[in-house]
Amino acid sequence: MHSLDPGLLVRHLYGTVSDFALMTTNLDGTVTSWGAGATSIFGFSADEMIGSNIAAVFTPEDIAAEVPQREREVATRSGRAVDFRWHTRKSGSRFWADGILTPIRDYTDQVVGYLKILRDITDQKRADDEMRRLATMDTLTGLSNRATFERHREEMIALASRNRQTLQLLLIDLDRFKEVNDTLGHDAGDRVLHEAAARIDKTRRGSDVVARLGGDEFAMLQLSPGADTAGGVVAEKLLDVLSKPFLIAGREVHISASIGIAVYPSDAIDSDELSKKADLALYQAKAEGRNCFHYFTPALDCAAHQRNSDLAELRRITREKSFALVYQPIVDMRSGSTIAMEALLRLPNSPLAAYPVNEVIELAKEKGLIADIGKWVFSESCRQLHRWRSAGIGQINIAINTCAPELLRPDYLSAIATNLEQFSLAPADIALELTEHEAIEADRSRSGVLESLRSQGFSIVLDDFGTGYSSLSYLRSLPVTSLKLDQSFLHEIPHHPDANAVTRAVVALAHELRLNVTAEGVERIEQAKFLLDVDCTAFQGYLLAGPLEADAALEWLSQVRQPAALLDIAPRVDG
Ligand SMILES: Nc1nc2c(ncn2[C@@H]2O[C@H](COP(=O)(O)OP(=O)(O)OP(=O)(O)O)[C@@H](O)[C@H]2O)c(=O)[nH]1
Repeated sequence: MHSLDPGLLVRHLYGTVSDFALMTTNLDGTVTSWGAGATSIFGFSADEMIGSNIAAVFTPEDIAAEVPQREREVATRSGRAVDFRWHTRKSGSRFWADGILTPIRDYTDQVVGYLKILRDITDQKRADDEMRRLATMDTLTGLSNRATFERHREEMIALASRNRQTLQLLLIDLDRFKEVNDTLGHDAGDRVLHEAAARIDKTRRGSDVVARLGGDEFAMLQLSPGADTAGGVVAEKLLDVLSKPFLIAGREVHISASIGIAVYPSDAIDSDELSKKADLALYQAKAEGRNCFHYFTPALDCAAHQRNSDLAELRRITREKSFALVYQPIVDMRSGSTIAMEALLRLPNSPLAAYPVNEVIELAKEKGLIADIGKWVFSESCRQLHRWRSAGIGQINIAINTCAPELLRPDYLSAIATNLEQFSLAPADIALELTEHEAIEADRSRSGVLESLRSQGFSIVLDDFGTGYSSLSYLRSLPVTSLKLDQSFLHEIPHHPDANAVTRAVVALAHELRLNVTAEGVERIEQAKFLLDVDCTAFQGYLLAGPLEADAALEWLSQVRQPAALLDIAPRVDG
């Protein structure tokens, strides 16, 4: 076998290999050889480089930091030095090099020079950088993402601790952002998030960190040498910039935000704990009506414990089905007959009974328990209607409250069909009440559940009409049969001309759209007279009867009433 002539090999490496730059220098960095690959990568010819210092291909910053010398020192000491940095070409442009410098030793083991081999990996470096950037960034808004925020939070706590500073964490959550998605679509929602992020980012000072934690929640970390209350100043500013209208596809969109603030070290000294405290403060800001900020206070910790025990109780009563229903009559004032009984949830024998039932229902929605509760309510309402029917009450329907998470349960339609069959009822016996908001959510899911219910013959009632968007286009497109005017409509009639005009217009509109209208919360004779005057003839409210226990409801249903007598007597029957 012939051995390869080393001279031939060196000539090949220097003369032919073009993807790798090969060069040698002496001890002070003067170039002693320069291969064809080096010429092709750096743009300098061998004539230009041999005898010059290798520093010519380093960046001015690296030359100032004496990188070329240090590289040689490391190579001498350790046998190799990695060259993984920007270099400059003859043209002045830069490329990212991946190379290695090794010492050349003579026969006495003395270092007499260096061999450098490197290649241009700029494209790969850019791709890696972009991947790293994307991994730390929220792609919709360009802000830092949650992982990056958590890293910064740790680092800034350490910094605050070293420098005896405070660190404010502001959690910023847009208010009712779901409605933006529901009414304008997800793309418009994305644009609002993008613009909101830009506004929040503009509010920050140089050293602050702003991140999108997910959904419509943002965070700002702010180091401050001063008082714990510095977060309030920036919170005011944030509320102000976010309350300015957003122009999305030619439409003005109005949003607001709620902000929770926790401060290191007074509220928490641990990084996760700081976020938990800010979260409690945010929850409180939402509870206080939104569009405001709240500092963490120790009292919020107690409130959080209370919420946890409330939730455990709610889970218990949901599991054990320890609910009850009461029934409030809806009366046709022209005939005096009761059109339907609305089933209303009660929580007897539970500490949760101390809260308004709507608050418990909200908690159940938030924690995903509402569909199970709704299932029980539907079945129990059907059972009760069956009992009334069996007791000889003929023409009476039952109104049952429902919501989107329940309607969207995969087994919803089959479960209610089973209930109807079990209690010998027909869809026409049941009115399903849901708020406009819930109806829109169910509609947007494209499940077709509302249409299916409607086509089977269920009545579908938009509850609390007047408190949501009260959007005319939805009123036209949703498959509803009735509206229930919210009680807030009635508060000011008949003494306030504007309230009168709006009520009159809504009733007329409902009639035009062939929808039935019920007024709920009718409490005073003059309200009743006004409503009759504008042709709203179905009433529910304390003027007639409050919610009744099943037996009292049966007694109510067994009596025959004359319309005039209903108004004259105006009995108050509390359940
Ligand atoms: N357009 C859009 N919507 C999102 C995105 N991420 C989450 N959402 C929606 O943002 C909404 C966030 O809702 P929440 O914060 O729970 O509730 P909210 O409606 O803002 O009400 P409050 O926070 O209680 O005032 C949900 O409806 C999500 O589906 C996103 O990237 N783009």
